[in-house]
Amino acid sequence: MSKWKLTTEFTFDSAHYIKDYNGPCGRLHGHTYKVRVEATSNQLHGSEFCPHPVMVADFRSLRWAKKDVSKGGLDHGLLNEILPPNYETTAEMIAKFIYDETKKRVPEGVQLKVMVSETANSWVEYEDET
Ligand SMILES: Nc1nc2c(c(=O)[nH]1)N=C([C@H](O)[C@H](O)COP(=O)(O)OP(=O)(O)OP(=O)(O)O)CN2
Ligand SMILES: [Zn+2]
Repeated sequence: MSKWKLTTEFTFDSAHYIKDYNGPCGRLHGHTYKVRVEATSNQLHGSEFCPHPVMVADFRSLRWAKKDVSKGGLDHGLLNEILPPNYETTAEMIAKFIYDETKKRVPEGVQLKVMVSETANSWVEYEDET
Protein backbone atom coordinates (compact mmCIF):
# COMPACT_ATOMS: atom_id res chain seq x y z
CA MET A 1 0.00 0.00 0.00
CA SER A 2 1.25 3.51 -0.77
CA LYS A 3 2.24 5.56 2.26
CA TRP A 4 3.90 8.77 3.40
CA LYS A 5 7.01 8.91 5.58
CA LEU A 6 7.93 12.09 7.45
CA THR A 7 11.46 12.48 8.72
CA THR A 8 12.63 15.18 11.07
CA GLU A 9 15.91 15.62 12.92
CA PHE A 10 16.93 17.76 15.86
CA THR A 11 19.44 17.92 18.68
CA PHE A 12 19.20 18.63 22.38
CA ASP A 13 21.91 19.12 24.98
CA SER A 14 21.53 17.30 28.28
CA ALA A 15 23.38 15.75 31.15
CA HIS A 16 23.07 12.21 32.44
CA TYR A 17 24.77 9.33 34.19
CA ILE A 18 24.00 5.64 33.97
CA LYS A 19 23.14 4.31 37.41
CA ASP A 20 25.60 1.72 38.75
CA TYR A 21 27.70 1.84 35.55
CA ASN A 22 31.26 0.93 36.47
CA GLY A 23 33.10 3.44 34.26
CA PRO A 24 33.00 7.01 32.99
CA CYS A 25 29.36 6.77 31.90
CA GLY A 26 28.43 6.31 35.54
CA ARG A 27 29.68 9.84 36.27
CA LEU A 28 27.66 12.95 35.48
CA HIS A 29 28.47 14.08 31.92
CA GLY A 30 26.72 15.59 28.94
CA HIS A 31 25.95 14.94 25.27
CA THR A 32 24.53 16.78 22.32
CA TYR A 33 21.95 14.12 21.56
CA LYS A 34 20.98 13.79 17.93
CA VAL A 35 17.44 12.53 17.30
CA ARG A 36 15.69 11.45 14.11
CA VAL A 37 11.95 10.76 14.19
CA GLU A 38 10.20 9.03 11.29
CA ALA A 39 6.40 8.93 11.10
CA THR A 40 4.68 6.72 8.53
CA SER A 41 1.03 6.50 7.54
CA ASN A 42 -1.18 5.65 4.58
CA GLN A 43 -3.68 8.27 5.76
CA LEU A 44 -3.49 12.00 6.31
CA HIS A 45 -4.80 13.77 9.39
CA GLY A 46 -5.55 17.19 10.82
CA SER A 47 -3.60 18.54 13.76
CA GLU A 48 -4.01 20.79 16.78
CA PHE A 49 -3.13 23.68 14.48
CA CYS A 50 -4.83 22.62 11.24
CA PRO A 51 -8.36 21.18 10.98
CA HIS A 52 -7.88 19.68 7.51
CA PRO A 53 -6.61 16.12 6.85
CA VAL A 54 -3.42 17.19 5.07
CA MET A 55 -0.57 15.75 7.16
CA VAL A 56 0.67 12.43 8.56
CA ALA A 57 1.35 14.24 11.83
CA ASP A 58 2.28 17.83 12.54
CA PHE A 59 6.07 18.19 12.47
CA ARG A 60 5.64 20.19 15.68
CA SER A 61 4.30 17.10 17.43
CA LEU A 62 7.41 15.12 16.40
CA ARG A 63 9.87 17.77 17.65
CA TRP A 64 8.63 18.34 21.23
CA ALA A 65 11.80 16.84 22.80
CA LYS A 66 14.02 19.63 21.45
CA LYS A 67 12.25 22.20 23.64
CA ASP A 68 13.82 23.49 26.81
CA VAL A 69 13.12 21.29 29.83
CA SER A 70 11.14 24.16 31.40
CA LYS A 71 8.81 23.98 28.38
CA GLY A 72 8.27 20.22 28.46
CA GLY A 73 11.22 19.11 26.33
CA LEU A 74 14.57 17.48 27.14
CA ASP A 75 16.98 20.33 26.31
CA HIS A 76 19.35 21.52 29.04
CA GLY A 77 18.02 19.10 31.59
CA LEU A 78 19.34 16.29 33.75
CA LEU A 79 17.82 13.23 32.08
CA ASN A 80 17.98 11.18 35.27
CA GLU A 81 15.54 13.67 36.81
CA ILE A 82 13.31 14.02 33.74
CA LEU A 83 12.77 10.40 32.74
CA PRO A 84 10.40 8.35 34.93
CA PRO A 85 12.19 5.90 37.28
CA ASN A 86 11.42 2.90 35.05
CA TYR A 87 13.56 4.39 32.25
CA GLU A 88 17.38 4.36 32.58
CA THR A 89 19.26 7.05 30.65
CA THR A 90 20.84 4.73 28.10
CA ALA A 91 20.37 5.72 24.46
CA GLU A 92 18.05 2.71 24.19
CA MET A 93 15.69 3.94 26.89
CA ILE A 94 15.88 7.60 25.84
CA ALA A 95 14.77 6.45 22.37
CA LYS A 96 11.91 4.47 23.94
CA PHE A 97 10.91 7.44 26.08
CA ILE A 98 10.82 9.78 23.06
CA TYR A 99 8.89 7.11 21.11
CA ASP A 100 6.36 6.61 23.94
CA GLU A 101 5.82 10.35 24.43
CA THR A 102 5.61 11.05 20.70
CA LYS A 103 3.00 8.27 20.29
CA LYS A 104 0.74 10.25 22.63
CA ARG A 105 1.08 13.31 20.37
CA VAL A 106 0.40 11.79 16.94
CA PRO A 107 -2.86 10.45 15.43
CA GLU A 108 -3.70 6.81 16.07
CA GLY A 109 -2.28 4.48 13.44
CA VAL A 110 0.82 6.58 12.70
CA GLN A 111 3.89 4.30 12.82
CA LEU A 112 6.98 5.73 14.51
CA LYS A 113 10.70 5.08 14.42
CA VAL A 114 13.02 7.02 16.74
CA MET A 115 16.78 7.15 16.37
CA VAL A 116 18.98 8.53 19.17
CA SER A 117 22.71 9.14 18.99
CA GLU A 118 24.92 10.27 21.88
CA THR A 119 28.14 10.36 19.92
CA ALA A 120 28.99 10.56 16.23
CA ASN A 121 29.79 6.85 16.06
CA SER A 122 26.94 5.11 17.87
CA TRP A 123 23.16 5.22 17.65
CA VAL A 124 20.06 3.24 18.47
CA GLU A 125 16.70 2.87 16.78
CA TYR A 126 13.36 2.03 18.37
CA GLU A 127 10.30 1.41 16.22
CA ASP A 128 6.90 -0.18 15.89
CA GLU A 129 6.73 -3.88 15.32
CA THR A 130 5.96 -4.57 11.67
N1 LIG B 1 24.32 0.23 24.65
C1 LIG B 1 24.74 1.36 25.26
N2 LIG B 1 26.00 1.46 25.66
C2 LIG B 1 26.42 2.60 26.24
C3 LIG B 1 25.56 3.68 26.40
C4 LIG B 1 24.21 3.53 25.98
O1 LIG B 1 23.39 4.45 26.10
N3 LIG B 1 23.85 2.36 25.40
N4 LIG B 1 26.00 4.83 26.93
C5 LIG B 1 27.24 5.00 27.31
C6 LIG B 1 27.67 6.33 27.88
O2 LIG B 1 26.57 7.13 28.21
C7 LIG B 1 28.68 7.17 27.12
O3 LIG B 1 28.44 8.55 27.28
C8 LIG B 1 28.98 6.89 25.75
O4 LIG B 1 30.19 6.23 25.87
P1 LIG B 1 31.24 5.95 24.75
O5 LIG B 1 30.60 5.17 23.65
O6 LIG B 1 32.38 5.37 25.46
O7 LIG B 1 31.54 7.40 24.24
P2 LIG B 1 32.78 7.91 23.43
O8 LIG B 1 32.88 9.36 23.65
O9 LIG B 1 33.97 7.07 23.74
O10 LIG B 1 32.31 7.66 21.95
P3 LIG B 1 33.11 7.79 20.62
O11 LIG B 1 32.03 7.81 19.57
O12 LIG B 1 33.97 6.58 20.53
O13 LIG B 1 33.86 9.06 20.70
C9 LIG B 1 28.20 3.91 27.21
N5 LIG B 1 27.70 2.72 26.65
ZN1 LIG C 1 26.62 9.35 28.20
